[in-house]
Amino acid sequence: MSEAAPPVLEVRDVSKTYAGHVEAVRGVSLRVEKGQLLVLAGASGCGKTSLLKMINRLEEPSGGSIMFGGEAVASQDAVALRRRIGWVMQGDGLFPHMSVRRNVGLIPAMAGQDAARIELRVREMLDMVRLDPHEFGERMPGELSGGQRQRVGFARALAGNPELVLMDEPFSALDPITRDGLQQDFRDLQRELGFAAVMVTHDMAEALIMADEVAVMRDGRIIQQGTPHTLMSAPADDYVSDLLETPRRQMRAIAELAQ
Ligand SMILES: Nc1ncnc2c1ncn2[C@@H]1O[C@H](COP(=O)(O)OP(=O)(O)OP(=O)(O)O)[C@@H](O)[C@H]1O
Repeated sequence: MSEAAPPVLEVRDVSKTYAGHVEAVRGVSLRVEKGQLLVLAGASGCGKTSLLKMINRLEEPSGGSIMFGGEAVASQDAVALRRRIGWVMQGDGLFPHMSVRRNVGLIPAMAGQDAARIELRVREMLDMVRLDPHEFGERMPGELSGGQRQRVGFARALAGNPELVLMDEPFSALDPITRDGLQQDFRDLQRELGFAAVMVTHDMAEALIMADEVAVMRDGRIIQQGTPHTLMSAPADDYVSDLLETPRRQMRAIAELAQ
């Protein structure tokens, strides 16, 4: 009998202390399976970004271990690792002096693919995020709207066919309509391509709408992890309850309008 595949990502009792005393992450454990979206939610400074950075080795943990595809990230070459893990950040993170085409083709080019294959991949990726390659390929990031830039950011992150995508507040700079459209497109892409993803957000409504599982962090610890339904029906404590109050209030206000 074959053994069950390991989770795409497993974080085991990880901690991070900066400059010898700032305890940003304290004993965090979590797992993310293929095709799953885990959202890290919590107030500013609770350690979300630090955790994300340790997964692709932009930071090293002070304790614990992180497994990617069943192998410790600490024993993997950091550059090779980052080619297998897509990264989408707030405000897109595109290279401003490179055309859309070059930004999206960056990872395949770094992997040594030939020009024709890169071109094919760029077109495929732009089509996938619903940007016409002929119209947008030669534009510079400064010639795009915020939503279009963020679409290019997704195309670039997905061009290397990653098994895992890490996202730090990817939608926070967008207007609500663009944001809603992109959130849905992202989940559709994830269903189609099957990659696992971890997303950081401050926004509890976004977390509840998008996540398979939400991990609520406070002072470097995960205080509750569960499906959006579990969080809503059985918040672990007053802190989680308070975080859920804003989306609850919005839902009530909208429901009243419909009466
Ligand atoms: N390079 C660093 N050196 C020292 N302290 C740091 C460093 N990076 C982060 N910290 C501290 O670690 C703690 C957690 O920061 P982190 O950026 O992980 O939080 P966050 O939850 O992502 O916050 P935000 O939502 O505001 O981005 C904070 O107290 C922060 O000041």
